[in-house]
Amino acid sequence: MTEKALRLGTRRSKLAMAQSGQVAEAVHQVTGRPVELVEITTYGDVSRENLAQIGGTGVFVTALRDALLKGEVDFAVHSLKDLPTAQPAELVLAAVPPREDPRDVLIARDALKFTDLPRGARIGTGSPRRMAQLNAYARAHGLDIETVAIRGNVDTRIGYVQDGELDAVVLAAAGLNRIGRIDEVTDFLSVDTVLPAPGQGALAIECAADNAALIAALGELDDPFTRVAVTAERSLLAALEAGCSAPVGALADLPPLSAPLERGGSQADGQFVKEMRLRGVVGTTDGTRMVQLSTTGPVPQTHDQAWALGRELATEMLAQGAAGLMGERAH
Ligand SMILES: NCc1[nH]cc(CCC(=O)O)c1CC(=O)O
Repeated sequence: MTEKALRLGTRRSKLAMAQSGQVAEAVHQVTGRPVELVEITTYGDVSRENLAQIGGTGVFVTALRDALLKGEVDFAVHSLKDLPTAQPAELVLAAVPPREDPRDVLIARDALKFTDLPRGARIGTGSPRRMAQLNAYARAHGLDIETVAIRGNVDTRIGYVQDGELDAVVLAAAGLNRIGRIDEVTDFLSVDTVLPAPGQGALAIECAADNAALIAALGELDDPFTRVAVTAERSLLAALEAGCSAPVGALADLPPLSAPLERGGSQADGQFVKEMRLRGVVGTTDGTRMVQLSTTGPVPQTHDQAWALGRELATEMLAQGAAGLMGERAH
């Protein structure tokens, strides 16, 4: 007897296919059911227009969500950082699997590290968040770099370095890991230098809110710590009223080991973690102005607690003028 396959809606890009394939295998493991990939082409995949003009990376998500709502597919996998902070009532994030490396990385010519780039080096990124923090670090440390706006898929971006057009590009470690190109990284950027995008490195598995059996099955893949962490990060983004192309970084993780251990708190293995640190940054893309704050407290136990944590930090950031730094559009 053959069991009916679960249909996984996915974009056709190499990154989307890689992460959907990995989730398909994991879902097959926990459900015992075959999983079939259903390719969905989005406007964002075919258009050469500036992503900001067609509504940011949310366009990729919309087509997948439409397919879910129409019942054409049973579930979808998103890069959490590309997911708008508003959750449609008919859909639910059934699982947020354990987060991979959240860091941004540099792929530079001649195996160069960020701080070894020569004067006038041109660094490509389409992200105002990366531009803001790279330029702020450069200003503070006497580096002379120029950030250059680029777009395109991961292979295209790396191509700019290979063909000599740029000295370096900045990408997410998680994406490179998933497509098998992590070996080309020349420098892993500390999150103290470049705070990642809210949700970076995490995936979201989404399905219809009324499919209780599927929600329960997919829930096996959920990692509660990752879920509260990304919830706090996305709450910060939402409370700043910023979109996925705004110059906003956020990361919730374990506090530095020494502090909580002295107070008898966290264990690094995640089993007895009691505290979480949430960091947020907003800056102008030229790196001249920044608001960067953090808060450390008990690990939120519910969605609402995680959401409240992000909102509290956003309120403090807004009090320090964060809103005035977000006026620029992605370009
Ligand atoms: N903006 C595109 C995007 N969306 C998700 C990833 C991969 C990393 C992740 O899952 O967080 C990437 C590529 C990148 O930023 O380098």
